[in-house]
Amino acid sequence: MSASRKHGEAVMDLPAAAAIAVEKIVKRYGTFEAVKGITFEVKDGEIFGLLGPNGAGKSTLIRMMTTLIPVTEGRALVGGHDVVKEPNAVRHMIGVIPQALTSDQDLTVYENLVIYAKLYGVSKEKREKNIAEVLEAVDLTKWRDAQTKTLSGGMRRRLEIARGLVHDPRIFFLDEPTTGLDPVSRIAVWEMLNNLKKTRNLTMLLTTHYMEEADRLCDRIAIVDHGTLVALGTPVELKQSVPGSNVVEVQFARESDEWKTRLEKLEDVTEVQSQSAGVYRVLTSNGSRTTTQLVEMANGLGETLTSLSVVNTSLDDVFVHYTGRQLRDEQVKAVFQMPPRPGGH
Ligand SMILES: Nc1ncnc2c1ncn2[C@@H]1O[C@H](COP(=O)(O)OP(=O)(O)OP(=O)(O)O)[C@@H](O)[C@H]1O
Repeated sequence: MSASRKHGEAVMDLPAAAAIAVEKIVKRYGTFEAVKGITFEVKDGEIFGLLGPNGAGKSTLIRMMTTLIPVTEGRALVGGHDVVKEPNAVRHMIGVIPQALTSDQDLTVYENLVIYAKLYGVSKEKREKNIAEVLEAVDLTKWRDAQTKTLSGGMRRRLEIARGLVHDPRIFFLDEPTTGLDPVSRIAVWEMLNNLKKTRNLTMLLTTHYMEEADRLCDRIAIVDHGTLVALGTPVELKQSVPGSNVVEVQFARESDEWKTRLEKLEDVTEVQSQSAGVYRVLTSNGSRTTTQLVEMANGLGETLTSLSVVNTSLDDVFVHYTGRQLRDEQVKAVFQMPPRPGGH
């Protein structure tokens, strides 16, 4: 316990200057370890992404950092405050957007915001100004007096983001901010978050299982799998850390178990990932030579290639490299569901 810590007793040396500093943090549910001693820092003004599949431990990490669940072991400082010893100080510095939509559907957009502002003790004088600003920031000014139930999924997500900002937090936590949104709304949310970062000088930590989201939005990304941190860096650094700078995507007309082995034997090839029937991603240090050799191999065997293209290394390749598994957006089940309307069917 902190209260029993004697003066001068050794403490972990966490950098209080970082917006978020987490050291060897553990969460155990009974004997199951959902988070297994993760350490990382988020710099001031950064958008930091926790990327990983369902069940990796991303939400559990966010819940510990936002004081929602107890920390089993290790430490976390948010805005320089210890989440265990100073939970109230932490809560005043942060805005939290949980995975599930929680705005009240029977209230108007404005009413949802005003309730939250009061809950956070925003003074009467500041309230109207803050609400007007956040509505503008998420492009919902015109919808101020609309009933929340009339909003589209994307607009409702933007309302939740506005609500999380109404007390002017410094650090913003977003748990899968675009899960369940259509591609157009998703891109709109990305643009909005990027603008918010710039105009409000926010530090953001978000979780996602969308590769493209992490790539487009985040300054740095931590890849989490089975409760551990398997890689950390900027999107470019992570891609460069994977051996092979090009990827050749190839589809064979005929399916066969032998393709993977044959592809692995080609010169310059560092990794072969099987995608779907007859489709492979071949990581190579020489895209053009591998392409030529691949065509020669297919010709020599009298096999037809349905498609062939050279692309850059993606975060997908990074994920497969570090975890040995695929994290394809379409393979990840959407966890977001609109809550039922009161009295609805
Ligand atoms: N209250 C709980 N009791 C027991 N196990 C839990 C509890 N909450 C989460 N877990 C388990 O901890 C692991 C991590 O869950 P978590 O929700 O943090 O994953 P996630 O990466 O956020 O995935 P998702 O994208 O599905 O939210 C999972 O195996 C989950 O089943």
